[in-house]
Amino acid sequence: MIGRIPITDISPVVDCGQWPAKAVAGETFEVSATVFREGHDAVAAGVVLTAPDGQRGRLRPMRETAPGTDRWAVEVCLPSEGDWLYRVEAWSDPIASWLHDADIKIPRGLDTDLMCEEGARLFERAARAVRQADCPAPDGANGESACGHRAALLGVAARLRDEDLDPRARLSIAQLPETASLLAAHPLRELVTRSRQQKVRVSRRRALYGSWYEFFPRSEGAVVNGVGASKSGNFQTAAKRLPAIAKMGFDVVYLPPIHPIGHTFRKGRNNTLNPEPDDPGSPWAIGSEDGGHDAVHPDLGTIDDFDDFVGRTRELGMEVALDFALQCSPDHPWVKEHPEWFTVRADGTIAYAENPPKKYQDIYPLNFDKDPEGLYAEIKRVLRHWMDHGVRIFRVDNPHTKPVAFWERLMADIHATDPDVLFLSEAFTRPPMLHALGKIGFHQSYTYYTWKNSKWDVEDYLAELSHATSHFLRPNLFVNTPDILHEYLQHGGVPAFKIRAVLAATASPTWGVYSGYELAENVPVRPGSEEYLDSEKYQYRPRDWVTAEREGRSLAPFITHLNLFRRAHPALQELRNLRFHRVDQPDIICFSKRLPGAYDAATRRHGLGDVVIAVINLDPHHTHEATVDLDLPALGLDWNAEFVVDDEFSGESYRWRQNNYVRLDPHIQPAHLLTVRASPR
Ligand SMILES: O=P(O)(O)O[C@H]1O[C@H](CO)[C@@H](O[C@H]2O[C@H](CO)[C@@H](O)[C@H](O)[C@H]2O)[C@H](O)[C@H]1O
Repeated sequence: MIGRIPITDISPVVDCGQWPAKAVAGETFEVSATVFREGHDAVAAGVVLTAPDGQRGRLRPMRETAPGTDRWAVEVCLPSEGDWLYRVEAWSDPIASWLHDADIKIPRGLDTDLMCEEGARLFERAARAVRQADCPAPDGANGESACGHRAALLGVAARLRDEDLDPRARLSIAQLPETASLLAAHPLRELVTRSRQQKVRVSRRRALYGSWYEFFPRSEGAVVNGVGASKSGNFQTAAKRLPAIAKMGFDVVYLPPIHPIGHTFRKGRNNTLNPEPDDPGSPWAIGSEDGGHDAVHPDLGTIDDFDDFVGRTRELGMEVALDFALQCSPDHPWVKEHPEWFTVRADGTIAYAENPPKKYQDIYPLNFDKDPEGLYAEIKRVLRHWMDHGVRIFRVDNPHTKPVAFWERLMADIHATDPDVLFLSEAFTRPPMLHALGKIGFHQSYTYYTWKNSKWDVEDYLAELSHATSHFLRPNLFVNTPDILHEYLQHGGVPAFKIRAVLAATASPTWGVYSGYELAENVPVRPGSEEYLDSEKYQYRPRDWVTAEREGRSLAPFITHLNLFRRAHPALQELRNLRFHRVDQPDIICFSKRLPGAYDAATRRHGLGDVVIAVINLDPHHTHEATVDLDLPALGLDWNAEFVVDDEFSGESYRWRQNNYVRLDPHIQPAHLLTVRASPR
């Protein structure tokens, strides 16, 4: 049944509360609801949070987002991990109703004394209802005493009754901003109505913020001497690359599968079906006589070598993310030991896996319905095996080709004991599946970002990711992957690589790079394809990072700059604060991110805080000029403000206002990355 004061359209809520909304510790997000009532009396609303330990917080007043919309909202920040609850409370607000009437009647001399007496009685009731628990100041610090607040409200009542004063003067004290603040903290509430509790799952910060680097350990230190003479790199040689990855400012090192690779139907170079004897095969073709999903490929070393690699990564301040690809080469031990886990056709064969139009001739898909309990137990065992070896992030390959209910159960089981373990969904499929996987528990998701390149596409899509779907889907914006070399990168040269990197790294709190991006590798296997020529998926690709950097051919310094800038600017570590600004040319895009400073009770405003403005020329070939029209209040500034911005790339400073001229040559500097100075020099 609807309550006495209707509360509808609460947000964030995922599918009517079937799954928790998402947040990370310390992240600020908005709780909102539609609140209204019959007739003309005023209503108000607030939010009550309950911590994972059951402790209920004080009522946080909501404000009407725009007069007459009936939409109420408040920003909240949940400080610790765990499952939090919130509910919206709405009530009839007799003082607001009285203020409305009094403001009309008293100036006209209508019912003056009666109105003042009624007001005084309401303020006396409000004073009686004051509780110490509701006294903290809005920023949570140095709350005043309940006695002080009571006295202030009684003072309003006394002034309303002071017949020596002009009636307008009696009323004016009730209209002061200070009185409004007091009432916001101690509302006089009638017909209080409470919504259902809604859940927010608060994860560790890495679920929201981080820079990912993907690389194939077998390529680092590999020797390639031609047919029959190649030699794999291993965890020891790959570990030598880790300091350079850390230096570039990455937080997560993602490894494609590290398990033994099958021989049957092994793929050769460039996805051919007739491999040479020394072709190492695709790492996703998991399983051979050397073991399956819980084994390490002997070429890479032993489990101890893996442990050392994980330890070294951690020493450098990064985490390992491991690929979790539930499929088997025909040589995987499960094929013999558990034939019931595969779908056998009428002729006794097992059909290979596909993700149309892609064909994976070297792997068998698992059938999750023939022995669901047996398969589930084994998969959970494998996952826990890697967790025991220090892996706390999994990049799940093709989750959309397995039952959603399977993932929901698995992640709930893992979450119950190890809530710090994070899962990234690699579901390049239609939106309903992509979204469902986010809702049921995946902490992060690959997105369609690589295919969004025009200004309108980028604006639409990034707005969707940072607002419409942000309470259930956290994007990880990879700029390339071993499967995706978009034609924008193929044809745009180094400027294209810079543009896509700066866009991903500043618009999204999590972004990722697949190695080779630093060298602007851009040759497709054939025109029209998004696959790399000589793809590392099928062969070793050792790279000479040092020479490239020495010769100025590497984007590593640029990427380092971006990642360190992200670390220095907390505004860039948030998702929901992305705001686009109008630009009068179709090739230049502008957006900002702001993390407001502390609340100042005197000015009743938040400090400017951390503000970053990105202006990017999306055309990698030509210089463009434009006027950027800033929504200054979104930056925490007044419409007529003049202020100084410092450009992270050029080191130059500019004096900006609402409208600003920009000119960006992609070959020199495709973007301005601007920070707003709190007080102009
Ligand atoms: O299907 P997606 O485009 O999401 O790609 C992911 O999964 C693929 C299958 O695991 C994987 O494909 C690679 O491994 C296959 C199995 O060895 C091989 O047949 C494919 O040719 C190879 O691309 C892909 O890399 C992964 O991102």
